[in-house]
Amino acid sequence: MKLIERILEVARTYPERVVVAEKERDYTYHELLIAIKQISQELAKKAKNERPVFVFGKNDFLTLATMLAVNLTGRAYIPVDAHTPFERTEMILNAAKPSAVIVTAPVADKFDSLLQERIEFFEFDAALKEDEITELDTTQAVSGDETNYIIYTSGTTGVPKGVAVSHDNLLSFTNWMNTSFEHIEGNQILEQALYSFDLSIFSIYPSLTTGGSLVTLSREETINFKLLFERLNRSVINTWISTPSFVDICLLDPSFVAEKHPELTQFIFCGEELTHKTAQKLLAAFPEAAIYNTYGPTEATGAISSVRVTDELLAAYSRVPIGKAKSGVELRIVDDELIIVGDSVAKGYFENPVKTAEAFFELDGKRAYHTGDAGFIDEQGIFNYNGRIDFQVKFNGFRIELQDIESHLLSLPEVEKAVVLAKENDFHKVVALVAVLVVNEKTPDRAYTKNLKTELAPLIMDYMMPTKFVYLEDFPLNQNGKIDRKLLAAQVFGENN
Ligand SMILES: Nc1ncnc2c1ncn2[C@@H]1O[C@H](COP(=O)(O)OP(=O)(O)OP(=O)(O)O)[C@@H](O)[C@H]1O
Repeated sequence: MKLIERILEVARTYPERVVVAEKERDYTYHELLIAIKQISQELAKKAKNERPVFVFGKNDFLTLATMLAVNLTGRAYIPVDAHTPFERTEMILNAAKPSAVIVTAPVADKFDSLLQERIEFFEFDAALKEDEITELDTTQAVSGDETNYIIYTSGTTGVPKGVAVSHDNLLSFTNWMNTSFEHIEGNQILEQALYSFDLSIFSIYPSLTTGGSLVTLSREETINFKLLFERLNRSVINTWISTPSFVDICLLDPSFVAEKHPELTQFIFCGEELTHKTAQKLLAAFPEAAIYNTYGPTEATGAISSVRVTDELLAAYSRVPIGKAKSGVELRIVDDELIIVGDSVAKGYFENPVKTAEAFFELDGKRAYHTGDAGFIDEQGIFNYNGRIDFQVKFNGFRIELQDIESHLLSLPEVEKAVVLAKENDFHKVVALVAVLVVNEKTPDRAYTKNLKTELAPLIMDYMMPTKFVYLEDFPLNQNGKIDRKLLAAQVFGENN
C-alpha cells in the first residue's frame, strides 16, 4: 500500500480527530481530506509537467496538505520555508525548475517577482461534500522508487544539495518509527522542525499513518521563549521530537518537568549530538520517560539508528552512543568512517550526478552512502559517533578532532555548552584552537580560565589544549534548531576570518 493511501485511509477512519493543532486553531483529518482534494485538483490543472513542485510556506496545516496533494498527483515536493533567505530560495528554485510553485503563506514583496508564476493557497473550502472526498484517486500517487520529496541540506559544509528521497525510503523509515518506539494510541506529537528540515518527517509520517495529532509550533513560538513556554504549558504532547539544542532551551523553564507534563512520556532526538549533559538534565526532569537518541543524515532518510538513553547507559558511556541500525540498514565502519548501506539510502542529489557519485555508491548490490562522520563499534555491538571527519584539523602537526575536545569540555561540571573552533591563517593553516563556551559563571576571568585548563588537562592530550577561551551567554541556532557553527565562528573571529 502506498503511504498516501494509508494516510487517506486513516483520515477516513478518524475524520473527527485533530490532525494538526496550530497555535490558533485545530484541523481535523476530515479537513485534511478536503484540502488535499482541492489542492491536488488545482495542481493537476496548472502544473506544467511532471517535475517536482516547489512548496513555499510555513509549518502549518495548509502546507502539510499541499505536500500530500503534490504526492497524490505523482510528483515530488520540495519544501521551502517562507522565511528562507532570498538567495537560497532563488538558488533552490533555479536548480529545481519545478512544474509548479505553490505558496501557502503571503509572499514578501522581495519574493514577488521571483515567485511570479505561483498558485496561492491561503484557505480551503471546508464545505466540500463527503462523497467528493471519498473519490480521491491514488492511481497516479508517488510509489516505489519515485521521488517523494527533495530536501535541500543546510549547507554547513558547502553549497546546498537537493537530497532526493524515494517513496520506499520514506516507507521504510515510517515503518521503523511505528514499530521501534513506544506505541501511544492517539499520539500527540511535537512538530518543531521546519518542513524543509528532514527532522520534520519524524513527526509527520508516523503521526499521519497512525491517526496521531501534530502539535505544530509557529516560528514566533520557536524564537520567543515566553510564547514557547506558554504554548508548551497549554498543550498536551505525548511524543517529543526535536534537536537536542531545542530541548536545551525548554529545560530552562522550571515547569518543563514530569510533574507538570505527566502525559509527555517519550523523547526522540536527532540532527546533532545529544550531549551527556543534556541527556542527564532531561532524565532528571522526566525520570520515567523513554528517551531515544537517533542518528542519521538527510541522505539516509531521517534516522537509521537508535538507542534508548537510560541512567545505566549514561553511566557506561562518556559520550552518548548512536545505537544500533534499523532493520533494512547495515552500518559499517570503513577507515573510521560510518557507511550506511541499505533501503534507507536516498536516490542521490537531485540532477547532480557529480555530487551523487562522490557520496553514494553500491556495496554488495545495495545502495550505500559515505556519511563523512567518524565512528566505531564497541564490544556490545553499539555504534558510537566520533564527530564529523571535516571537523578534524591539523594543529602543530597533530591530527585533532575538535568535537573530541568539546565532549571533554562538556564533561566539566561548570561547562554548559562547548564548541571548539580552529582559527586559520590566510594559507588555511590552523594557528589557534578556540574554545567557545557557555558556563555557569557570569563573569569568568583569567583565574576561571586557568582553573578550567587545570581541570581539562588530565582529560586530553596536551597538544589538544585550546589556545584561547571565549565565553558567550548563549550559542546561536540555525533555522533547523542546531548550533550554528558558521555564525558562531563569524561572531568569534569576525566576518572576514
Ligand atoms: N544523534 C546524533 N549524534 C551525533 N551527530 C548527529 C546525530 N544525528 C545527526 N548528527 C549529525 O548531523 C548530520 C546530518 O545532518 P543533516 O542531514 O541535517 O545535514 P547537515 O549536515 O546539518 O547539513 P549539511 O549537509 O548541509 O552540512 C550527521 O551526518 C551527523 O554529523
